[in-house]
Amino acid sequence: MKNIAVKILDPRMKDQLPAYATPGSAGLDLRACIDEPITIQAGQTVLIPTGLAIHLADPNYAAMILPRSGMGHKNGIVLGNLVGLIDSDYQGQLMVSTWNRGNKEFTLQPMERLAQLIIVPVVQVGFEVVEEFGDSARGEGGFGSTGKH
Ligand SMILES: O=c1ccn([C@H]2C[C@H](O)[C@@H](COP(=O)(O)OP(=O)(O)OP(=O)(O)O)O2)c(=O)[nH]1
Ligand SMILES: [Mg+2]
Repeated sequence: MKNIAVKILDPRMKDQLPAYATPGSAGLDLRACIDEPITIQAGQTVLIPTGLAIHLADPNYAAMILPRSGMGHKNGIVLGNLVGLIDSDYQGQLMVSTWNRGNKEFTLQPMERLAQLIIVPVVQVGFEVVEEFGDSARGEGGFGSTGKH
């Protein structure tokens, strides 16, 4: 397991750092570090602090904030940016853009598990400009181009 640097910005997070729920888990749950319940109206988006900052430091990694399936499916609580991408050099607080895409209000409780963080490998690339690509099986076909005769 790789260690990454974390700053605890909200003392309530001291005893509940994100942890993998099972040995096979990919996601680390992020909590809503708010002082009192916040009611999010249907269609509204609010920026919720997590009380944590991470510094991945290595450009071969990124973190992504994803919805929790239960929150999304049952309560309509997903992300205003759909996916949050955390750069390896970002040192600020992890923030969750919280969108109530449902049709009824939802009340978020302090320290409720709101979203999840995954750490992913990244390949940084440079561009080599060409006039032609080498042959490939797909060529320029896309958007439902396969399986047709
Ligand atoms: O859900 C998110 C998404 C981003 N960030 C932070 C970490 C990320 O490294 C930084 C910038 O994010 P991004 O590049 O997606 O936003 P931008 O709109 O392009 O802003 P910037 O000009 O700062 O890059 O904001 C979060 O805390 N939560
Ligand atoms: Mg950016």
